[in-house]
Amino acid sequence: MGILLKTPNKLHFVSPLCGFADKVSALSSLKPQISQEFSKFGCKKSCFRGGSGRNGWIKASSSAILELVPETKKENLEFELPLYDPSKGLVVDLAVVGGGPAGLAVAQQVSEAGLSVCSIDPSPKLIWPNNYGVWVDEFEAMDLLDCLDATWSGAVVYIDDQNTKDLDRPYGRVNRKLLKSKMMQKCIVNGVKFHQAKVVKVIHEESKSLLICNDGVTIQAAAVLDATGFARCLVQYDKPYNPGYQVAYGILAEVEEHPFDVNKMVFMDWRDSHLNNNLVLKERNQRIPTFLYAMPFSSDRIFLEETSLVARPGVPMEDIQERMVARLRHLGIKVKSIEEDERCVIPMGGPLPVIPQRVVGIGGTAGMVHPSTGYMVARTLAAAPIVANAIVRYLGSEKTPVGADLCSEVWKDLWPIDRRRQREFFCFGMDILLKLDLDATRRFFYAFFNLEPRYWHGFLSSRLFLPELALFGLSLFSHASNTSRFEIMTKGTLPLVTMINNLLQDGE
Ligand SMILES: CC(C)=CCC/C(C)=C/C=C/C(C)=C/C=C/C(C)=C/C=C/C=C(C)/C=C/C=C(C)/C=C/C=C(\C)CCC=C(C)C
Repeated sequence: MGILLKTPNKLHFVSPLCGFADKVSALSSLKPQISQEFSKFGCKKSCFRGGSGRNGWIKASSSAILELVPETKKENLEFELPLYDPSKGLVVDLAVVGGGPAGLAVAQQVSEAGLSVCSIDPSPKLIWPNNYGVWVDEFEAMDLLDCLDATWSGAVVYIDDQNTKDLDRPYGRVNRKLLKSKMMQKCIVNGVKFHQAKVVKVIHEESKSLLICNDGVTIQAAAVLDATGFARCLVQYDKPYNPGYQVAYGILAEVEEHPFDVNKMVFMDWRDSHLNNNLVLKERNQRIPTFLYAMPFSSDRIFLEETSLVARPGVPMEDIQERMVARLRHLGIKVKSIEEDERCVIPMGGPLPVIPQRVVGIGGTAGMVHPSTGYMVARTLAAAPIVANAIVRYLGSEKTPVGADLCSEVWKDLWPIDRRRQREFFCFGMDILLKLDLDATRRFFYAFFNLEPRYWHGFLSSRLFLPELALFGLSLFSHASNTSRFEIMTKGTLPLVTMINNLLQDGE
């Protein structure tokens, strides 16, 4: 008997903040390789049209019965948007390409300082598609607590059937509708103009850039910000792109019941007893493990996401779904209906873009996905004021640098040496994770979550810089079992040498 997954064929190639499917399709003419990336995960091209509504039946596995029936939702915000008027031929101070949280946050903050901003996006009113989770303290620090629609006082990690770790750190789900509404409202009040289109080309002149849109309109701007997420529309890279991939399939479901405590979110469930009756799947999971990430909203409403933390190449989506179905069945979770489903592919690590360059980037396009975790929401929102302040400072100063000089200054503020070194360490971590099988992964996270909270909190929230990261590394090493130490040493030696080389090469 087969599993029939009735899905809206949504595949979100996510840079967790703003790598929306629409952005990807919008820019696929510039980046044909993106389409190829999708096929690597067993998805047809149509998968990434962002919930375009082709409600097809996909045969996903041959061993269980589960009918997941998500409704296709494409919800728009009810806003009257002030539109950019091309007939005036104005040169705006900043053009922001991409209307995800990163792009909107910068548009909002630059316009607050009185500069003129145009936000360009093919679907500016569309509510962002993914379920974003964050540590509550991260959102509290940015005064965004009101943009969480559910919170849990703590989280739990299931290492295996015998060992669990309670994490005493509140976690929350982002209310993406509210966050977007809030940002849009502020943008509108500050005078941001919107243009609904895709940017197909950018031409740089000495003091301004021309953005050519697919509707024939050209927008002129003193500075350009690429916030298109994974699509990496305008930002240039000069090194081979070979990231790891986080791949996840998630459903927001109404269920008969589930076994989880509604006061805790499930950060990682590495148990694999659900695969005992399927040795092929069990062996695949032993080599490249996946875990369950779950947000229980109530006793009968839950978000469940089967996730491959990082793999190269990425785990095929169908494989992830098959593992999820087996897990739900084993846990006795009977799905009554599905509100939403999401398919995420997040590139992690890989080289930074060319720094500096004429277009400024933020979010996925600027290498801001945490290479060891795949998280980016909080980090990018925290980086938005840095980018915005730099743009305002340089555009507003008397001796305003033009064009390339301006962008070079902004890039310097975005990726200062301590952030570049921090990222090198995170990539080193990712390189180790890529080599761990299920047992080694369990040993690794057993040690990781036994660290002092300041270490694991700081690592996950990008708050530790190189000297602290060295202490973090040593502490992890000392908390690890002998087997895990041996694994870190054998699998980490080459990545460690690569990291040291890169650190030495990257001067100020
Ligand atoms: C976007 C969307 C919507 C979705 C997505 C999907 C999902 C759900 C996801 C999730 C995810 C998660 C949960 C994640 C998590 C992660 C984690 C926890 C991670 C962690 C990691 C860690 C690491 C990497 C660590 C590292 C460490 C190291 C490297 C160390 C080393 C040491 C040594 C070698 C010794 C010596 C020393 C020195 C170097 C100084």
